[in-house]
Amino acid sequence: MSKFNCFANGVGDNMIINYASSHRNTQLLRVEMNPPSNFMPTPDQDVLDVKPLRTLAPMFPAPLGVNTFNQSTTPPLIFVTPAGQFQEGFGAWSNSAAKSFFAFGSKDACGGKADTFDGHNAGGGKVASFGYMDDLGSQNAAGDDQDCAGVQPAAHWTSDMSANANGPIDAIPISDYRVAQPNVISLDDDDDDDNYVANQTSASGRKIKRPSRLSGYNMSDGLSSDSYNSMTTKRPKPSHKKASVNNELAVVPPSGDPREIVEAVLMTFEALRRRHLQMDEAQETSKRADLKAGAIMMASNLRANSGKRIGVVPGVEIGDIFYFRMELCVIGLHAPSMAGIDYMTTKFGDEDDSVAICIVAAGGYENNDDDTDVLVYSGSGENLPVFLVNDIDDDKGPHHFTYITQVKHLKPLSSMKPLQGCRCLGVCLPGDANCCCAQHNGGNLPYGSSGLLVCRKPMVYECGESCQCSYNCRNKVTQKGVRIHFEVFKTGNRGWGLRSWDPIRAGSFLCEYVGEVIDDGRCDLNNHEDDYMFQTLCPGEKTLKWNYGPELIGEQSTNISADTFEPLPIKISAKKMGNVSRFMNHSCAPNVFWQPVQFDHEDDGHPHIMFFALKHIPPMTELTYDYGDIGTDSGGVPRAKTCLCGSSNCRGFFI
Ligand SMILES: C[S@@+](CC[C@H](N)C(=O)[O-])C[C@H]1O[C@@H](n2cnc3c(N)ncnc32)[C@H](O)[C@@H]1O
Repeated sequence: MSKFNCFANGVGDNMIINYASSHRNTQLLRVEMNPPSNFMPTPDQDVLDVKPLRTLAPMFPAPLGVNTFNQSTTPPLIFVTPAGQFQEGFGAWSNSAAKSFFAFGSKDACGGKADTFDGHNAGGGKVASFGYMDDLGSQNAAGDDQDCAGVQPAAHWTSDMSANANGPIDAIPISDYRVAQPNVISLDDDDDDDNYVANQTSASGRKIKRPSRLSGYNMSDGLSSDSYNSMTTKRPKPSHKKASVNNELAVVPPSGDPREIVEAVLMTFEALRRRHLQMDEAQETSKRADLKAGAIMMASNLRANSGKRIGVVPGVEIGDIFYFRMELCVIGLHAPSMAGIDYMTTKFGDEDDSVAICIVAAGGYENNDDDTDVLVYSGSGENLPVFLVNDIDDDKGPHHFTYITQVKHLKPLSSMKPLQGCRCLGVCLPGDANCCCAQHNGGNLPYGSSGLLVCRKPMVYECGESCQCSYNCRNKVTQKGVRIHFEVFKTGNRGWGLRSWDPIRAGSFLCEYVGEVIDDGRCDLNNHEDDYMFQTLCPGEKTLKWNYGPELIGEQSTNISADTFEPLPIKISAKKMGNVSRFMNHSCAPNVFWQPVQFDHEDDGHPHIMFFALKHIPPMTELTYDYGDIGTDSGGVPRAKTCLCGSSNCRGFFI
């Protein structure tokens, strides 16, 4: 009996392969499900003698807040095969070829060595067992499944099979191994000695506060509203909604057989998608016909297997192929349209805990065991490894620091009150005058439908905890964390630097500057002891003018100039603790800029400092931002370091 379904999606999100029940022997599937903090630190400081990987699979980082699994209207082939591993791209990066950076000594509880390619066993190699696969293959029970017996014509195609049709659940709750995970979630927010600022917990059985990105799911329903809400298309017209009560609009499955239902759902989805594509092409637009079709199917309740279950998904067979993530959604195979792990809550004794039920492995998280029978998966969300490469000299790595993923406030903020929340149901819609978050941003949502920042502003207000909108709201971008495969590399003359394996689109979110927030209101600008101090000093014009030129389209100019620029009181030191951002060097011709972003509190003097791409950035290009200009001292001497950025317009110094 298959206890969960697994798809490997390789080549930069371009391919999905199903591992589920691919063999006839009983097999243990091992899964490591990490919570979604950015980079997972491990305690060891191994700096590895690795070379940069030049064979990059072109991939735009998935914009956040929407399902951008594939931006093009011609989708990649997604197929289900028992074959196992993906062939190229990230999936092809062998464990031995390169090792991850992770590192920089956090005191985690696991004591594990970061000896894997992508952190699968950063928790000391512990993985969770979610169940055994079926001797007879995953589909053997499908036809007998009584839970699907209620399958009826279109209006009632959905079925709820939250119970396991194949007997008792043989699954291990996540809390059983969470103790070994370094970046786990906890309610404990205090400032103890632990190096992780990320919340932590133990496996004591204490109820775990889920990270917000996970809690966005509707856990009780296989096809949650979030799946629907993640679509960026307009909501289907009311006439579509009648489909569920008007079977003329849909293909009625000829019987209650789960296989026929799944096929009918997929056929209807595909027909709708083709038609939308046809209409889009006639209008020379390319508007994700798959998402439109999916939205209509969901709104019309034309779907199969709406309830979550552990094990067989009735009507789905090994060898089935899919071209779109939405197909997985509408047949109840994998509800989240973006996240890698679909999971449900189930009882373990008196406790509720999460169990992975379906995995779309994104390819960036290699099956470390190189074994098609075993999947060690750590890739739901942005728990990406960071690579460390030195092509230049014998330097084994940067000085020790503690890897953290959230800023650490040394003093309490003046207002920890959450921002006022919007009442948008589902997602915030552009142009909605009733959305207070849009109003807070000057009337428009700051991000486009693909998660790209529209223009630089004094402050961006994202939707936060007190908003009623869902996890997939487009106004939640930076808080979802990093989606880019970073590499820390040795530069020729500026120490270590940062670059990305992925091409990055202008306006994409890269990462947050995290470290210790120093709020003494004073900062000695002549004190260069802390090379890792971030301050909001006035950057050059290129950064200041990252705007669309409102005056060009008859709008009032919102440009900030060097004269009107006002620094914020926030200062962040990443000397002792930080993340990849601390490796971004200065350039007078930068390709990255910082942007203050608020989403969790009201203190505008202490926003999050988020980095965005100033322009399209090819893979392996050094990522740099403008540290800012503090001019000269009274004697005319630049109060700064000599700049070695090498750009033609180099100012010669930087802070
Ligand atoms: C935030 S750290 C950047 C990471 C640093 N390169 C490292 O090896 O850890 C800032 C320091 O990097 C070096 N640096 C950054 N940009 C530079 C530039 N344009 N020219 C010369 N040195 C630079 C300076 O030593 C600076 O104080």
